Amino acid sequence: MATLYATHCGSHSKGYAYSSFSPINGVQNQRLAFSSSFPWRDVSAKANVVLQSRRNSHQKAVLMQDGAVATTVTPIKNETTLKKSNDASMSIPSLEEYKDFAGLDVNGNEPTVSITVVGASGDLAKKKIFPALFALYYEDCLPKHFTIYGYARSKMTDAELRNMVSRTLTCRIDKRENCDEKMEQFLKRCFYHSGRYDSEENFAQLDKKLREHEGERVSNRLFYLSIPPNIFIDAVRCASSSASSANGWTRVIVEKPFGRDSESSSALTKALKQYLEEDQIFRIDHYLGKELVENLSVLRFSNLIFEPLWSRQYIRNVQFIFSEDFGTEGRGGYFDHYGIIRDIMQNHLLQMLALFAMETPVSLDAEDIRNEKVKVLRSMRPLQLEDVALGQYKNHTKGGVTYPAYTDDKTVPKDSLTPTFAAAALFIDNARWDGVPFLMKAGKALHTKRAEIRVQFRHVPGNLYNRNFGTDLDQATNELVIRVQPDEAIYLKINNKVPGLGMRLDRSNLNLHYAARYSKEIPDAYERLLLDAIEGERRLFIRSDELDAAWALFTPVLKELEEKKIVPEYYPYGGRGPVGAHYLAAKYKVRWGDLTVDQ
Ligand SMILES: NC(=O)C1=CN([C@@H]2O[C@H](COP(=O)(O)OP(=O)(O)OC[C@H]3O[C@@H](n4cnc5c(N)ncnc54)[C@H](OP(=O)(O)O)[C@@H]3O)[C@@H](O)[C@H]2O)C=CC1
Ligand SMILES: O=C1O[C@H](COP(=O)(O)O)[C@@H](O)[C@H](O)[C@H]1O
Repeated sequence: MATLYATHCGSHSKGYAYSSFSPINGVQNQRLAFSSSFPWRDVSAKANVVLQSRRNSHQKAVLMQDGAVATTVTPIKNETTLKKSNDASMSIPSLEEYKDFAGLDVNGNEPTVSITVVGASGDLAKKKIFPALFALYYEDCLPKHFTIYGYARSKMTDAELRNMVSRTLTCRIDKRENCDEKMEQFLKRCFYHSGRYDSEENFAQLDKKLREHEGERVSNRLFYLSIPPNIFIDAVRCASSSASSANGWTRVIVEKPFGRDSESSSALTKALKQYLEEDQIFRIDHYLGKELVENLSVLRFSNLIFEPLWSRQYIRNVQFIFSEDFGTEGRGGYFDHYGIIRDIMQNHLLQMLALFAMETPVSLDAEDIRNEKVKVLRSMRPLQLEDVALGQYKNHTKGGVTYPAYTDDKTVPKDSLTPTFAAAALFIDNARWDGVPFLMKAGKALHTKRAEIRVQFRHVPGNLYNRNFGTDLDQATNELVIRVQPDEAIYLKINNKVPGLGMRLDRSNLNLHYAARYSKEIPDAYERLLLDAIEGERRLFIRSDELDAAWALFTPVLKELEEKKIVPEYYPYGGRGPVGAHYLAAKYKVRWGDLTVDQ
């Protein structure tokens, strides 16, 4: 068996070539370009090959024989089954079937992808979306034929858009080579169209421009709704009626918030489905694109040492912690309508919880994973008012600088009761997690910026070393910390003996510190998610039943909080948040793990 090296997004990956097939006639060393629906972009084929995507091990295999390119639709789970399916003489579909699979037109031409950033003049587009698209371009991850369009009401020329975008582009620290040149090439493929979000006519003008770029090729279209939620439906209606692809796929990435409770979320889904099929809707939760959140399943399901411990038998509690060291600066108008529970807990923290607590999925296929997430969410008890602690930041002066109160924001009503901090205790009523508190804590304007998952294990039974631990046995329990950001790390707190002749115990960390272990910069979450949407990979996007299950947990308490006008506890800007969070944790015999200094 020979080994074939192929490029995928600029990095070298390994494929497999089987000597049991005869060499490809006439295509020695030919570069074969795959469609955007297949993660391998460019393959130098030297023999008949079966390829397995390294990125998604369940991706379909591609087989090339006698100059024709064929594909098998047999999902490949791992190398072993790959070999087996090869041995068992794989059925080789026709070239027509391959073209269909790869999205090629009758002449075998590759499709184009047009990416329209709706709301291109806005904060998210500038801060995240254009930079992520550039990073994908730099890494050779965008399809060969692509065009990017900015769309918004603001009047701008193509040159002005390029100028605006260029100010936000940077190359990764480890990717500086030809950076300016790459930026220039990228910007040449960015264009702008000014239009209203509720104008079919304006979207039809966009369609005309897109068609000019797409030419005769199959055109796939991705719309990224980077606009406030009240105009989602108008934009989807107009995009779908006037700017959908005529011969390829049309997909829409929808940004959060997906409603503000069960009813409004269902109404949004219903309205979106008037114009789109569920498989065209990509509801984005950017936390699912974060490296360590992606790694959660790998950690759990590929290491024998963790999965057996992953239950009420060994885990005392699990904590999901989000804190920012700045307030709602500039986004107060949006935030006041939602509050921290909707902004962070119902989506980002709950998504991490679902991945953490779900049962083993049947496979890594999107639907199998999302099925498990839905199941665990539906096994959860709706959050109770007595299991919530709320806070709102007030102004604070430190070192001669005065930091504003939440209500100092001009777009926030002076008497706003919107929480900028919340702590919550949730429970999963299934056999695995019965009785284990899943605590969440999220806050703005706190003393630090971080997001992490903390798993506190039970006490060691028996008392062999108890007297060496001192009086606080909780301090001696193992804790697994998954630091999602910043400075990504996974570390396990263990007890060990202090070296020497005595018997003194110490706490140390078994530490996977990403910056020390890997020299490569970690891609931004939006890069992964945009690439997935282009490739039609839905695993990291939220399905509508998942969303329903998530809202069902929070809607009753959100209603009660608003009806009863619960006043949040005030905490100083830059502080550690309200003391109520500690009372809540203490009620379940939990101590917040982030209070200890680990690193
Ligand atoms: N910013 C962030 O960090 C994050 C944002 N999001 C979500 O992403 C989406 C976009 O966010 P963001 O970029 O901050 O939003 P912005 O408020 O910056 O709005 C984006 C663009 O939409 C247009 N717009 C704004 N308000 C209105 C309005 N009332 N009616 C019509 N058009 C309007 C403006 O463009 P023009 O006037 O040119 O038409 C604006 O540039 C939102 O759904 C947000 O919740 C999610 C996570 C983080
Ligand atoms: O969705 C949101 O996320 C950001 C935090 O994202 P991060 O990737 O910087 O951690 C938060 O500031 C914002 O309020 C919220 O809407």
